[in-house]
Amino acid sequence: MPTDARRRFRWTPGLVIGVVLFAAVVIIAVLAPFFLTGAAEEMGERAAPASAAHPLGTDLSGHDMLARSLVAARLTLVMTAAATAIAVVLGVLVGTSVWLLPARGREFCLRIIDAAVAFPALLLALVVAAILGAGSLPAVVAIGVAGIPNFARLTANLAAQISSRDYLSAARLVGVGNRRLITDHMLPNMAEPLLVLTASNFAQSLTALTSLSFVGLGVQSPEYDWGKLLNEALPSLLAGRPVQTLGPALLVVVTALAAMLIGDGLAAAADPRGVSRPASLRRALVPPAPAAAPEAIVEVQDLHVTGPAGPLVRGVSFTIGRGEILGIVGESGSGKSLTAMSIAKLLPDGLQMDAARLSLGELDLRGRVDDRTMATTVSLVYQDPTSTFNPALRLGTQLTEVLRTHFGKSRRQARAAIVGALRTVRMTKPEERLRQHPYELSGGMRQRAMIAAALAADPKLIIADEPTTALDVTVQAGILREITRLNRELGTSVLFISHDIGVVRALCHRVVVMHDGRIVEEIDAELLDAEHAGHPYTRALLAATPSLDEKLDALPVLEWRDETEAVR
Ligand SMILES: Nc1ncnc2c1ncn2[C@@H]1O[C@H](COP(=O)(O)OP(=O)(O)OP(=O)(O)O)[C@@H](O)[C@H]1O
Repeated sequence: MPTDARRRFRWTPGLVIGVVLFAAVVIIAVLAPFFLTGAAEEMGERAAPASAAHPLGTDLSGHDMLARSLVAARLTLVMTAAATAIAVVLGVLVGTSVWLLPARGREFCLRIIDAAVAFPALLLALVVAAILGAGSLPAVVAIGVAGIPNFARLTANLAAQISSRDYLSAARLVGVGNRRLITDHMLPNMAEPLLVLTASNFAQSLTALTSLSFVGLGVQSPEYDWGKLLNEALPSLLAGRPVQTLGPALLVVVTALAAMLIGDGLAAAADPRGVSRPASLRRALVPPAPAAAPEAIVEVQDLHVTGPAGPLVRGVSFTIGRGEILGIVGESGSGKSLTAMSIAKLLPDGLQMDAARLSLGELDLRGRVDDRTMATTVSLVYQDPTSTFNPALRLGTQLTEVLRTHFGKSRRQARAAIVGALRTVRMTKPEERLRQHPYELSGGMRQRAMIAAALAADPKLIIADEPTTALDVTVQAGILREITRLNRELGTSVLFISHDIGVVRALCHRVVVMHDGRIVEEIDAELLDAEHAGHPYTRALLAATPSLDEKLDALPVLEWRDETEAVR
């Protein structure tokens, strides 16, 4: 169900405690080496018990354990942060690179990553440390490398999820390159889960580094971290003087706990509060458009789309005339979107397309068409105004993408053009909108923004896939009227997909009816009624559509209502 994700950051008690504890440890790490190094290096009575002068006693060499524990915070945290950074950076790089591979290579790499995740991290670290030798740098590298598979798997999984979102398809259609797809569109939307994993990886790296130093494979004398201090305090512990171990042990526990609390808190903090939109009243308020132009701009002949489980679109043929609005109706799963996505060259991975002819103007869509040509020829308006836009980017950045990428416009020129397009779709305060994030706009406004972006490229064809399904009836009417106006004034051809036979009848010139991957009927929109429909499936669809007998033209024309639509 489409939702408006309005994000609130919630400071849970756990998160507050985690941040406070972590901040305290960081302050210790920063300040202690300045003020306590002298005390930590000074040698007094060996293995002394707790006293006023040495609250945690002294080690076997006579060093004050409290001072040493506090001074060791810096090296421990720096090493842990470095190991975590290695895991995050390389893990994200591996994960995104895997996503860029062709389907088979991706599957293969994902299996390897899965196997690496299943391998115990500390064991992996021990193997790496044994190869690289003992020392702080090898320990950091070992623990960092051991953390890579987790980040790689999360990134690859998130990339796969995000890549199926409409805004990624839209960005691909406008020809945004892989590097920018990843940096601008994917990573910002992965930030939250990656942060959560980073926090828990920090805790794991801390305990793993401590373990390596404890067993003598990590930090070597004269340096010391908490693991090394625990190692040195072991004889005291075995001799029944546990107080010497208290400092490093408590600091490891507190720091790991703080990191885990921060991780948990971050996971709970961003609360995407879904604001459901009422289901649309499926009824068009748009007067019928003028007669179709005869010359075909889109020709589809014997189009087949096949998935892993078998055929999904089975021999579909139709044309779209220049300046024509062609509707495709049919129940869910009948192949409407796959047919449209074949024309946009945006079929999902794993599906094969084959056609005797698939052309858009001069372009043969069965072969390679360069991104720029596609971006300037076809625009898409999607169903779900929530997933149409990348939630992490301001509208201005997204709406100007195609103009900057393919029309060579400067940022300023692109913004001016988009402001014009937003005015065309009657968006109030267009300059202000460009500075807003998608969640600050209502569904109707987002949908109009999407249409504005479609317009700005002045395409030959607009593919509108259920563009109004998620909107309430007044907004729906406005959007439909906008599409009609564009079609009339600019002669833009439109492929309009809908479940809603009533909307299609009111908006389109001609309609194809799809069922189970096939076209069962092609009919003039004005003849789309029980009396004229030839196919029993069309008649069944008509019978299932309420309010067809209403005179659509007679319904009141509702004005745009930007102010009331705006999300407050
Ligand atoms: N990536 C995919 N892999 C495998 N099968 C798919 C894929 N995408 C769609 N399908 C299947 O292809 C068939 C047609 O899907 P399509 O999205 O074109 O239907 P639709 O008529 O547009 O439906 P809706 O109105 O619900 O969007 C469905 O059975 C669907 O499950």
